[in-house]
Amino acid sequence: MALDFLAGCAGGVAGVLVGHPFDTVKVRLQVQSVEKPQYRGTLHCFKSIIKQESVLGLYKGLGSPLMGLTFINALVFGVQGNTLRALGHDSPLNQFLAGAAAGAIQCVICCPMELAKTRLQLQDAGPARTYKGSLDCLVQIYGHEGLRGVNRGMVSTLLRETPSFGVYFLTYDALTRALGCEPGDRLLVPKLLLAGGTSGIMSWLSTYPVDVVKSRLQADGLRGAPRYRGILDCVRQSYRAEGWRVFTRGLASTLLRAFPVNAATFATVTVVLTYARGEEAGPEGEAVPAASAAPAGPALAQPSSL
Ligand SMILES: NC(=[NH2+])NCCC[C@H](N)C(=O)O
Repeated sequence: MALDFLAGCAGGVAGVLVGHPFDTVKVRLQVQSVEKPQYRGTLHCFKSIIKQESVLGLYKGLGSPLMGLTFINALVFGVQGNTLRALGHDSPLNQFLAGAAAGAIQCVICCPMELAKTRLQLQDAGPARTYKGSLDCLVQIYGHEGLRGVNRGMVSTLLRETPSFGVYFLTYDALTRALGCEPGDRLLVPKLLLAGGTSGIMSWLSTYPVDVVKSRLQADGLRGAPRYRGILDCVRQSYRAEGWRVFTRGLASTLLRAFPVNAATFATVTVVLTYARGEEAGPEGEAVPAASAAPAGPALAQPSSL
């Protein structure tokens, strides 16, 4: 578990630094006004933020995911690995279930973290801004709305994360098996990057409409009176105002982000675990160098079971 934690931390930091700008663009597109849209699309949003707020504008709200994802990834890879071992054997169904369990549990951190991140990404810059930072945002929300306010969007976060993390780990397991990822393979890292990036894309595609609803619920009330009475009301109002396409808003930048972020995360976790463990216990328990150890087939496929 400890090694999973550390590898998860390293993977999380790598992923956030690579992907936060794409996430900022996603949130801006998801919640911008349909009557007076500020951005024409993904590229225009990127360019506008850089022009009006500099590159640092793309990293608004970085603190929250950087701190949060350190624990989230540790929790995800730790829970997934231990759940998979507790389930007894490695099968596609158990891969999905272990991933789903990890996705559900990490919502405890993910939901408040994304609430702060979303609000910071959307607030106006300058002295008029409402929040000084992620922690200040959560403290203010707690002061005004209590614990319920800090956990705003929890149900939609659970509906997004539980199945998507199941897909995340199932896809990674299937792809690393299909690509024949093994210690000592000279194409190991490119294969891990491909498997990790594809897993990220498949996981976001699996529940993306729920993410649009979650972003809208977490942003609700930031600029004026709250509009939504809950998930179904948000779905109903959004569909009525913009049709089904509203549930694909920001998808391009999400997928642009998902590949590099999760390629970096999974490859970092797998490489850290593979080489940090170094030796595989031999039949009598004596240590043998990892390079010569016969990997247990798909053993490498699972960062958690390395
Ligand atoms: N909502 C999801 N797709 N979750 C699975 C992928 C999560 C991953 N940490 C990312 O930020 O891309």
